[in-house]
Amino acid sequence: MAYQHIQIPTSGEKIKVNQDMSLDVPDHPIIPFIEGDGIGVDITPVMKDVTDAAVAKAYGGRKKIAWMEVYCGEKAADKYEGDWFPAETLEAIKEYIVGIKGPLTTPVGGGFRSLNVALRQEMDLYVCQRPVRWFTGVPSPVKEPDKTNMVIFRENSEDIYAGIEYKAGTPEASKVIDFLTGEMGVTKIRFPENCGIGIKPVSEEGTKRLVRKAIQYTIDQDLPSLTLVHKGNIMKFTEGAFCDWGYELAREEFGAQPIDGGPWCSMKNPNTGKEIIVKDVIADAMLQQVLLRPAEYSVIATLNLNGDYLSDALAAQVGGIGIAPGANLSDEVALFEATHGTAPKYAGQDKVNPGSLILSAEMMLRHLGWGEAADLIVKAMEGAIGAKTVTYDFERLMDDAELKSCSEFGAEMIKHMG
Ligand SMILES: NC(=O)C1=CN([C@@H]2O[C@H](COP(=O)(O)OP(=O)(O)OC[C@H]3O[C@@H](n4cnc5c(N)ncnc54)[C@H](OP(=O)(O)O)[C@@H]3O)[C@@H](O)[C@H]2O)C=CC1
Ligand SMILES: O=C(O)CCC(=O)C(=O)O
Ligand SMILES: [Mg+2]
Repeated sequence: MAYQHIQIPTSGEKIKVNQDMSLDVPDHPIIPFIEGDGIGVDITPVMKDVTDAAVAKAYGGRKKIAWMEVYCGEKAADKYEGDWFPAETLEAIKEYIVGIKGPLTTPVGGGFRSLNVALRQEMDLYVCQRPVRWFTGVPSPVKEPDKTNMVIFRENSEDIYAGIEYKAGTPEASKVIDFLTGEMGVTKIRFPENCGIGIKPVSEEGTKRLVRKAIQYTIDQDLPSLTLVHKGNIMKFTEGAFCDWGYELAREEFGAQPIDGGPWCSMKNPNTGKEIIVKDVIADAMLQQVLLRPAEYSVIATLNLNGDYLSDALAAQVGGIGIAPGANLSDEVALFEATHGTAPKYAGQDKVNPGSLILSAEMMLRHLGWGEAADLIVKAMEGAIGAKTVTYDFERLMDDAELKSCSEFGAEMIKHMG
């Protein structure tokens, strides 16, 4: 396909999806990337350099990524005459199957809706997978950060992120409130005259496809438990249903058996024969459980908003969102991105930690089947942190650390690839 502003690299080839949904990855895959707003300009080039160095070292030049810049956010608005979300960006990511993005700004309280959420919804990237692990030497506010080792599977297509909201005082809000009070017998809208309204869709299909991926991951990685996190005591037909449908799926598709009458249940890992416990925890309790008893949690499946909160909270336990990676996945397309945002106060200062985006690239390399290069990124991260050559976020919490800029940290990582 010909694009208006996207330059297709002449040196690379497309990744293809095989019939069994596995990837057919050429040695020079074209990978679309969005630089991102704010600190995107700092972290994205460093991520590319570190990734290129790991691939070059792992495969002696035989494999190489052909990066292809695609545009979204402020850079897109400049290039496409005010269009923040060009259609060809979506087309390119779908066509090239695997991509990576920097953070994009979303205004609070008004203005346009999140471009990050729009990318996920438009491509039906229904899984947001965010691993949380500690790297030796990273400063952490908890005593035993090594006990935090979890992977969040956040439902990425439903919940209040659907963006069905009506502003207080508008005819739309009045119409919804009139319907609820007039036709549905609702009496508990406390101040109906000036009240914003938001809708929270949560479906059986949306829940089950997310929980299915989370359980499959638990099996593939031979992990001990899957925890459904929800606020089902209060939101019974959305969050409570998420929990019920999650258990139902575990029982019906994975043969899980109730423990002591349920709802917790137990299943056997079909590959290893080990037991997997499927359990649930209410979201507020979970936020204290992960701090006090992190070793008891492994894979977490949760709704969109809970997953958003939990991702940043868990990231803090292992050193902060400077080092928290992620992936947005459909059955075909994968778009990798850091957990953090655009940190506008640091934009363009070559200051912030590029670790989250680099570790997102590490996830991307594993997704491509390039595990040797991914391992080198982990080794490089451990090396640079072990040598105490770190960016401001770690340096301010460590004794005797050497402060490095964003790009210097990337260079340190490359040195530690060996
Ligand atoms: N997926 C995405 O693209 C996301 C986009 N956003 C958007 O980003 C914008 C800013 O959001 P905001 O709430 O400020 O959250 P941010 O995640 O952008 O930043 C909050 C704080 O986190 C720390 N931080 C973030 N990134 C890094 C990094 N790479 N290295 C070290 N520290 C880091 C900084 O802490 P300190 O000040 O302590 O140094 C920063 O001030 C909003 O428009 C929001 O909508 C938010 C989240 C995700
Ligand atoms: O889209 C945004 O601006 C914020 C998204 C976010 O916080 C997240 O995905 O973790
Ligand atoms: Mg978030």
